[in-house]
Amino acid sequence: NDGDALEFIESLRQKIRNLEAAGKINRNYDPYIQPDLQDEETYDFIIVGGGSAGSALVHRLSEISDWKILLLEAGGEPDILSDVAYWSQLLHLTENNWNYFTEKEENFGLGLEDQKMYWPRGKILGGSSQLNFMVYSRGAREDYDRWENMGNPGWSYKDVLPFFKKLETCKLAHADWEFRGTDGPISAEDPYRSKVADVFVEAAKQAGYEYLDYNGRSHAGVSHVQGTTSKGFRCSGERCYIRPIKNRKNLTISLHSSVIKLLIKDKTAYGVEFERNGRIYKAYTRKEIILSAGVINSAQILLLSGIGPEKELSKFGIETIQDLPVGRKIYDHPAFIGLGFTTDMNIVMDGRKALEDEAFIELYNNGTGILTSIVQAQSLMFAKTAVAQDNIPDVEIILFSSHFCENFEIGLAKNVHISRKIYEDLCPSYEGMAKFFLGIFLLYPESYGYLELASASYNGQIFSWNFPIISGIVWLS
Ligand SMILES: Cc1cc2nc3c(=O)[nH]c(=O)nc-3n(C[C@H](O)[C@H](O)[C@H](O)COP(=O)(O)OP(=O)(O)OC[C@H]3O[C@@H](n4cnc5c(N)ncnc54)[C@H](O)[C@@H]3O)c2cc1C
Repeated sequence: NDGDALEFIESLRQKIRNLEAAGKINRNYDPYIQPDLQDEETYDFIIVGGGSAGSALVHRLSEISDWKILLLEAGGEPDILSDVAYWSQLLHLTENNWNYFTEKEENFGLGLEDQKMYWPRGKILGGSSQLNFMVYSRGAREDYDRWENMGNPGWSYKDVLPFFKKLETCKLAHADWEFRGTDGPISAEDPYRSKVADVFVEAAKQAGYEYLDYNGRSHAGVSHVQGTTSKGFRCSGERCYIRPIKNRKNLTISLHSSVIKLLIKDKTAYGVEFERNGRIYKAYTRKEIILSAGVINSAQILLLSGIGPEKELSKFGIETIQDLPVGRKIYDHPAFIGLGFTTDMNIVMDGRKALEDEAFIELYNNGTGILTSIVQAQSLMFAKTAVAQDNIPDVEIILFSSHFCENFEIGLAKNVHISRKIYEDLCPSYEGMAKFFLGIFLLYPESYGYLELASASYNGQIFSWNFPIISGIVWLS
């Protein structure tokens, strides 16, 4: 049950604490000291949400020492497990997750608990980069060029490439160096792999796919997975962008600070209202407010601020400032994870090793070993199906050295909310066997959904942030 999962997570945290107390590892972790906030302070930039986007903005904007920056993050500081790539996925099961679900629909999610699709989002400094799969993957060249052709100058691949290079330190054994960077804050590394990774690559090569750096000249081919890790640790936005600069004098990082709405006058946002430790504050800006609260919560904040479909806002008595289709079209990449294999060869990862003290000592002292594995993702290919358009790969196939038919409470099944019934019907005879699976991700889904407010708890009252405010994500098949 969930209690057992939390106990297991706590035992891993305790293991790290014990190893540190025994002097076997050194975490070098310096906690975030919370600032004494004044109400009605003015800043140059207010950044709402310290996830992937917010972390990069905090780092880069605070390089200008004359600019005073405020970061407001609803979650808290990193969990002791956040940095450990192999185990950090377990943060899904803790309070560091917003825990969203889509609405129940008739025709999909049939194998999921309550037929609802699960949308984990990080509620922690670093946001979803603290609980994602860490597959280091840029968008496709063709996508950026298409964006530019749709009337967005500055978004072609040629235009965005210098920024991809600037953000990264590429440490891969095999890289297309003309397209890679060497001294940025985020690093791309080869994570720990087992032999099945090479079996997959070899099979794809035999089927005619080129072995390449999928973040290089072209992504159409096969490759080993590139991990967003730094010296073997999860390279979250928090660890790689914020932690090294968190003591800059012009930067205020306020955690457990939930933005309620934007303050708007004459159609210009001049500040935000937020809640911290039960107290409501206002903060004002001289330059800009940057809404980087993630795909769901940024929409929520706009809606609560009166920016959204008038019909929806009026239902909740929210005055419309700008009638815009906020939340009306939301895409994600559906994945099929049902293609599993068992093997009697010694080629898959042995998860038991990830529990041993030696694995933690190797990670903290050398940055190597099984704990650098990024959720056991090992190899991948970008391929074209028979219906691919414009000759561009339309599926990504990732080989994972794991399977959902293992450890219901803490494993992949829980990560995607497979129903207990399906698990019990399908899995018992496979438990304990050596397994791997291919996840097939649709890159250009035609399906999309929308999200709507479920409540109008916006008017300065303190409301619970523990339950999803937005519940109406409806997927159209
Ligand atoms: C399970 C999973 C696996 C993934 N795997 C990969 C992968 O392998 N590779 C990859 O490239 N991408 C992956 N992604 C996607 C990637 O992690 C996200 O696209 C990215 O992190 C989104 O960044 P963001 O800044 O938009 O939002 P987030 O990183 O979610 O940041 C939003 C932040 O805003 C905060 N916030 C929200 N509301 C408020 C509020 N009202 N006030 C203050 N703060 C607020 C949140 O707590 C959070 O910290 C994955 C995502 C998930 C969920």
